[in-house]
Amino acid sequence: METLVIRGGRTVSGRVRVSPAKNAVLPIIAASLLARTPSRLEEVPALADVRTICAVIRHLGAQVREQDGGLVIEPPYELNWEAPEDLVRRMRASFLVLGPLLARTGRARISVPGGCAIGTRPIDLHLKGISLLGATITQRRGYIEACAPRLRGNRIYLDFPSVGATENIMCAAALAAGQTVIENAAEEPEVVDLANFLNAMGAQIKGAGTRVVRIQGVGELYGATYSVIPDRIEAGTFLLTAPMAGGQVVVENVIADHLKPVVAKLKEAGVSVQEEENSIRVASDGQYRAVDLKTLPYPGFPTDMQPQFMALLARARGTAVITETVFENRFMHAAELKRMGARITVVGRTAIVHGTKGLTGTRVCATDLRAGAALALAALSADGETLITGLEHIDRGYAGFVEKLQDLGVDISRRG
Ligand SMILES: CC(=O)N[C@H]1[C@@H](OP(=O)(O)OP(=O)(O)OC[C@H]2O[C@@H](n3ccc(=O)[nH]c3=O)[C@H](O)[C@@H]2O)O[C@H](CO)[C@@H](O)[C@@H]1O
Ligand SMILES: C=C(OP(=O)(O)O)C(=O)O
Repeated sequence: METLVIRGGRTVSGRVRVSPAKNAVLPIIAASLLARTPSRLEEVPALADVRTICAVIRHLGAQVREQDGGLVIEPPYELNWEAPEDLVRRMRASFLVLGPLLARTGRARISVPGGCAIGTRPIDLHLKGISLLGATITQRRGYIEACAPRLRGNRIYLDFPSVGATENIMCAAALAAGQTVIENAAEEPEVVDLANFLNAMGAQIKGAGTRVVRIQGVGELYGATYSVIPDRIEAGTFLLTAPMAGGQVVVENVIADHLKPVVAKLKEAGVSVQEEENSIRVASDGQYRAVDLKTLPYPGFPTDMQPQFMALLARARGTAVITETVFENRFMHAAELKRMGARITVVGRTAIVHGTKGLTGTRVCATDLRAGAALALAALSADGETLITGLEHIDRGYAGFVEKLQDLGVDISRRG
């Protein structure tokens, strides 16, 4: 079994460059199917999830080739309209081909994406939006079948500002007849990046990044050349290395605006954080105080940073209360952190974290992507060696994780 081995106790120093955002590049690759002409993404992170979405669109008939660190995607004139179960179950973001497929071919058959460690993750809001655009939806033997000879714009109110539902609806509406208005839309930067890519393809989308997104459908979209935004969650993860291990780190290729809630919490904890041009400098002697936090849709504190902050708070001065409001089961990492000596009590959607200085290395398992990042961060400050399994989760979302940490001076290697 492949294992990440981290020997704690070293301080960190140096610079680390953040890769393009996983959660932006995945919907953008799916959206490239909306055109009949090729798109080019300037830089694409080397992630398992990117390989999976590429396998999905290849299955649908697209040609995908790597070029100078980026990707060229050539959608076929006629798309297949069926996305296979093995790929969709591997990664929830595969479901984002629903909107593009339906808009291009008038039909789609996609496996229901699996639930995962962090919650049941239903798709009702995706389906509600797509059916309001005129699609007939049936669910049979684990597959969603959608059919709409011509999509028509409509007003769609989302009960919750779901990132994926907003993205799927935006893609479907881009080629629908007339105007679509999504109310209570997700405001995440990755939604804005997708809208910018779609607009570069010829779409007419306004308001992305606010709660109301207006999409005026157009007759055709054309491939575009695009540069994806940097990954704010990867950036946030590396910002935490300095307080965890002690030291000074410059995280490069960041959009500081996207990291406001994370930076605000670090400052509140007493960590020194300075924004520079396209980078953020963080310095710490490893001493900081506990802060409470509550995850919320953007611009609130990101759920994808909650596990890493739990690791941070496990060794803070004082007691912190973490409230997870986005996913109903996103505290799996607490049990693993406790194996390292963390003092955490979970009650429903709340975790109470009593800071301790005495984290110790042991054998732990990454139950999901950010749980893996949290355990690696905890290992930086732990006494002795930490052995982390479940690396397939980390590989989904961190490009060059081991090499980047090694460059900061962390004693880390991958074995087995
Ligand atoms: C590939 C990608 O971009 N993944 C991100 C995306 O996931 P994803 O797009 O799946 O997250 P959503 O914003 O849709 O989910 C938020 C909440 O809404 C619920 N929900 C969602 C859809 C639906 O049809 N019905 C429903 O009830 C979910 O179960 C969850 O409790 O946003 C999440 C919230 O910021 C992030 O943690 C993920 O990293
Ligand atoms: C939950 C995440 O991703 P996904 O939605 O792809 O599972 C994440 O990036 O932390």
